[in-house]
Amino acid sequence: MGRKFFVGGNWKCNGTSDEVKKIVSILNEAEVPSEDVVEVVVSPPFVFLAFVKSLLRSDFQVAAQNCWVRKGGAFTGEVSAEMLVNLGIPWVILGHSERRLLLNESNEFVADKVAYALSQGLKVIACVGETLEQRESGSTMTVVAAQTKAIADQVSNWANVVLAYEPVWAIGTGKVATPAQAQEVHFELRKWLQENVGAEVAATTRIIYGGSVNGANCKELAAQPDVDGFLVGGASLKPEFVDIIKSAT
Ligand SMILES: CCCS(=O)(=O)CCC(=O)O
Repeated sequence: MGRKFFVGGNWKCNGTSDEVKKIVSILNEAEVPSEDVVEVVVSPPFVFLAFVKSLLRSDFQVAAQNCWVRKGGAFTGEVSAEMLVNLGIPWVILGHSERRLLLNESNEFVADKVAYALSQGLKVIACVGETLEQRESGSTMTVVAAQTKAIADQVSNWANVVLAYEPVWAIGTGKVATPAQAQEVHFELRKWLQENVGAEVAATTRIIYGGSVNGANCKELAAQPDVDGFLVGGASLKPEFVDIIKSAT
């Protein structure tokens, strides 16, 4: 396979200055596999981006949790792709289900942001995933294929894209997809890339899993052939995030 394992930590809207200093200190002291084995990216709230970047070990990277596109005008409270580049923040998470559902970010709007962020030199963790209702109605692959197609319609170079599959029903709920459920969707997503984008992109694009990953379930999930890593929520602000990084295969 040869895809470098990827572990992202999405802190969401959490962390005080002291908690940020503590988790960064734990991460800086952690003995983890080398950068050749696992790529580690932490995503603090915007207000801590520069602070975390200034403290974090050089073999770990920082991501923003969203960005706006200058061409649409940077809205109050948002950060633009250009600002992230100026700050030296290399990664950005886009299309998170919480923004798709709560802020009505459409597939096309997310794809527009992915393409623009890439055009500005950012690397993108692009999130796709279905709700419990969509899964129970049997439309999981229809939904994630449409989300991925919208991105593929605007993106030709996937070298700086990591695709994150997030079963919405597993986010922050403590419900985690079984390894078989995760592998099934990851396999189908890679098959979709193979059939609609190309063999090289399908073989090289990391497809990571997000949804209640923790120190106890990460190993079994990581052992799945099409699970190339994780985007971790709550557990990424805890020492067990180091265990999740070590689950790199
Ligand atoms: C793919 C997004 C996953 S995430 O960043 O929302 C973390 C979810 C969780 O750990 O519950």
